[in-house]
Amino acid sequence: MSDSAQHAETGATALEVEDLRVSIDGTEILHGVSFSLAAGERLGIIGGSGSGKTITALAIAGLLPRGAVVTGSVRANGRELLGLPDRELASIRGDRIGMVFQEPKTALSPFRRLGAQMTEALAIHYRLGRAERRAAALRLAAQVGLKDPERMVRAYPHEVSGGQRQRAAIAAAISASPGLLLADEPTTALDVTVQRGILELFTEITDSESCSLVCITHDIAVVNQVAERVVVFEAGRIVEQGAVREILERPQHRVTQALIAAAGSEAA
Ligand SMILES: Nc1ncnc2c1ncn2[C@@H]1O[C@H](COP(=O)(O)OP(=O)(O)OP(=O)(O)O)[C@@H](O)[C@H]1O
Repeated sequence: MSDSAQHAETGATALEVEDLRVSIDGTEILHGVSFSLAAGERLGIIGGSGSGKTITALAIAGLLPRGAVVTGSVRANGRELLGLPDRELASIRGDRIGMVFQEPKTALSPFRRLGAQMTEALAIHYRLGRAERRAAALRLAAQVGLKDPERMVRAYPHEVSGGQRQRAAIAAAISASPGLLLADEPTTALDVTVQRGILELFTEITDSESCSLVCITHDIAVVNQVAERVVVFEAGRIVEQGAVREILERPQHRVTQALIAAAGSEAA
């Protein structure tokens, strides 16, 4: 039996990050970050540029650059992920953690049809035949709200819009029914109306697929739309965390206050 089969899990993932420290080339970048996420919860991670949001996501996913030194603990449903062998981590990533990034152009290969890319993880995991894979691609395309799924699964990334590419990238991320979806600035490259649709899709997916969500953003409006709880980063530390509504109403830290003020002035 393979490692992934032995550890086969379904349902939403609970995540506990404790005293996470990351150093790269001898410089400490994360200085002891702790937060947790209940199974099925939607968490926003917010902070300015360079505050350590992406490094945190990469540490959770086991994708830090070689040479990075990580200490602390990252537990998914109670299981320690830090220090797992690469092969085991890769299988957890393929299976239990779905990832969505800012620019789907870089996440998707320009040379392969969207349907093939949406079903990559699924096909590897379940050894799907051609017809099954096509059926899965059509189902996923419909699930992520891609209109005209028949056309979409046959299209190449450059033949569709930015919002449609992001929907295809989300389809790829959820294809193997992950327990945790990690999204890093998933709507930053999109205009506001398209952004709203994508954020609604994240909410739908976490509700219907029984999946937890960590959404990284610099935009408090995104947090407000998608998350139930938020952690605020500054210079590799968490400076504030709590329920989104409370933090929006009574931000304690100046960084949070500044992020809220920035969103207000953008909207004005
Ligand atoms: N591969 C790397 N090697 C060395 N330092 C890095 C590397 N990646 C990130 N850093 C540094 O780590 C710090 C945190 O970076 P990180 O990408 O996590 O920030 P961020 O909060 O996601 O910012 P942004 O919103 O701009 O993406 C920054 O000071 C950055 O320069």
